[in-house]
Amino acid sequence: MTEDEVERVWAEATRAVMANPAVGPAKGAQLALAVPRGVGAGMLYLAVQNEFTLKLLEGQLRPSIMSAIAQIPEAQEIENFIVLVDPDVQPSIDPDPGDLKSSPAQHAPVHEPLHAEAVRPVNEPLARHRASDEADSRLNEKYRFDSFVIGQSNRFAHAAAVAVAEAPARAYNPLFIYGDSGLGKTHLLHAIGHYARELFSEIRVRYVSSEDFTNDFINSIANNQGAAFHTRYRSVDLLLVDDIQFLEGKAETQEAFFHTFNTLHDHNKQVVITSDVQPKQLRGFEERMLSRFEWGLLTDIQVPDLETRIAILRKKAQRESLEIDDSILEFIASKFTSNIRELEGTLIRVTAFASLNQQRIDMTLVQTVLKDLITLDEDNEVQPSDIISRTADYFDLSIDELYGPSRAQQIATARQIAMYLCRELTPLSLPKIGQLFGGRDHTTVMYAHKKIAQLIAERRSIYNQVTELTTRIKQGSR
Ligand SMILES: Nc1ncnc2c1ncn2[C@@H]1O[C@H](COP(=O)(O)OP(=O)(O)OP(=O)(O)O)[C@@H](O)[C@H]1O
Repeated sequence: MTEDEVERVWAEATRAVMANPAVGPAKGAQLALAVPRGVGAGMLYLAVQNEFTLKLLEGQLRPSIMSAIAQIPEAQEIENFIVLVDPDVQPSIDPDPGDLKSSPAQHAPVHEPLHAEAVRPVNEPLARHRASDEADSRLNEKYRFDSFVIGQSNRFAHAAAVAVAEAPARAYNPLFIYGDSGLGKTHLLHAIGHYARELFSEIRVRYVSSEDFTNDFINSIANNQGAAFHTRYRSVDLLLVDDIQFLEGKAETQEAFFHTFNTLHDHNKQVVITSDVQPKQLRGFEERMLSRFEWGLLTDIQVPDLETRIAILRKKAQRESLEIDDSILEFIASKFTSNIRELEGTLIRVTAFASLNQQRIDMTLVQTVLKDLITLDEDNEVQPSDIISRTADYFDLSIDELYGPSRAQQIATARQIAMYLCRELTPLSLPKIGQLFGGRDHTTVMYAHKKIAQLIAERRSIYNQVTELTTRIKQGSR
């Protein structure tokens, strides 16, 4: 829609809402303070001067506004609207409802064209509402730049991530980070979010795994809440999308993501995407989407060299106040070469074993622990189905019992151990593991992982069970 068309549509919608006796002159006057900024991907963008007007339009007046828009034939493409706060906005309509006889559009001043937003400094974000809502951003506290070790394998990705956080939508947009499982992509995504929030207190950030995006999209359709879904993802300044490869073959979710991406990109909002492969190698994606992924900057993360692995372990040991000799960290780092999650997991097991046995961590102890941990080469992946069948077998349960809803202590613990092992031994994401266990939520898997990691350090029986099971599973995979 052209700017003029958008203004005409908004003027007409405003008149219709103000003529509605249920709205009343006071609210009508507030509505008249909104200025249309443009339409993109089905979304009408309105700017208002303050939070109060924003809340009124997005809250009480939303149904009347939507139904007024729905009555306007030229407004067919508008599916929803977002209100942004811009203190400099010049209301185009005389707020006095008595003035309704003249068309608001007639005395509308010339507005900033939609693309003018592109030059707005990012530290003056347009949208200020809900900016401080930390939970909304879904960032993990642990993953920050200061806990990320820079090495040859990730130097470029790290630099690009910092650049994007310091100048969202001005450095590289989108930033596409790819690499094998467990090499730090998720860590970098969260770190970008945290750092950007530190630099720009008003910035709205949202982290989402592509599986959560898919589930959210499906639920929004099932519950008739498409508009809320669009608003949720299209009203952020920085969208961090993890593991995009999981959108493979999901045509409708891809379409929704495509529109989200376009809206954000068109409005100069930053998108960062991670994947296990580069765009060209993503299967089951439309070409138009793959080419967009390449618009900005592509960067990979590679397997870290020995020095970086040692530095990662050292940092982790410091953070957890573990007293471990450098020579031991070097030894562990030399045994686990390809996945940092596995490397960290080993350190946790070593410290758990030491604390359970009240021993100092020395080389003999480390060797005892490591002899139970068989490393597999690339061709011998652990299959989640093996983890499940072997865990069921080990605890003398049927597979159905392990999947099922029973909360009996023994079954629940066995299930949590199986979830823990899926997370530790396979590249599956939390939502994927949740799906595998009868459609459970990813937070259940997260809880299971955390709980078992804790129990390993506290209870010898759990430590032994997890270690024995790991050995059996890995032996089976060779
Ligand atoms: N350079 C690094 N410095 C410190 N910790 C790191 C580094 N790289 C990875 N890690 C740690 O390794 C673990 C796995 O990293 P992360 O989850 O980010 O990997 P990923 O590449 O996103 O894996 P996946 O594709 O399986 O989701 C995390 O605990 C993370 O903090």
